[in-house]
Amino acid sequence: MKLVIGSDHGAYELKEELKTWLGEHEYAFEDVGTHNGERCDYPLVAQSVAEKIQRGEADRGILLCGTGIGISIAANKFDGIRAALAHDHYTARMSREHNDANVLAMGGRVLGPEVAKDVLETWLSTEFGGERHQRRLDQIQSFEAPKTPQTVGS
Ligand SMILES: O=C(CO)[C@H](O)[C@H](O)[C@H](O)COP(=O)(O)O
Repeated sequence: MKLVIGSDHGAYELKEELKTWLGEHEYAFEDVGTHNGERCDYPLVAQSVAEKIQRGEADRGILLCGTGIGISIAANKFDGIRAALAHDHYTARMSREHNDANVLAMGGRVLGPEVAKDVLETWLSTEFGGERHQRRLDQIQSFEAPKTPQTVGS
């Protein structure tokens, strides 16, 4: 599984801690920034991660900001992105089992690093439950703008 991770300044330190954890557990990941603690804009970080997933350059994403709220709202504007804000073991597990979340959002000003690592480990290791949950995801996907079919020469 190829991961992409990004944060704003509000979770820069947490991102660095989670990168260390990912490396220790042999996950392949790409860091799209931010690369220091200076103030920056979380919507643009969400865009970088979401577009990498849309292009198939990553399977799943991890997005971090101060609360995890703004960056998850932004990521969910991109078709095919199911970003879940998780605070604990249960929400992390449910976001995979019921929602097949392909982006995990967390708040660097909300969670300590050990809880965040537990959330991440749970989210990475929990499978989607399928069945009735797939029907609900199909309903969510139906809210996305219809794609214009591409034809030769168009
Ligand atoms: O969720 C957020 C925004 O909705 C995040 O907490 C941001 O990290 C936060 O807004 C950044 O705020 P700052 O005052 O510019 O540090």
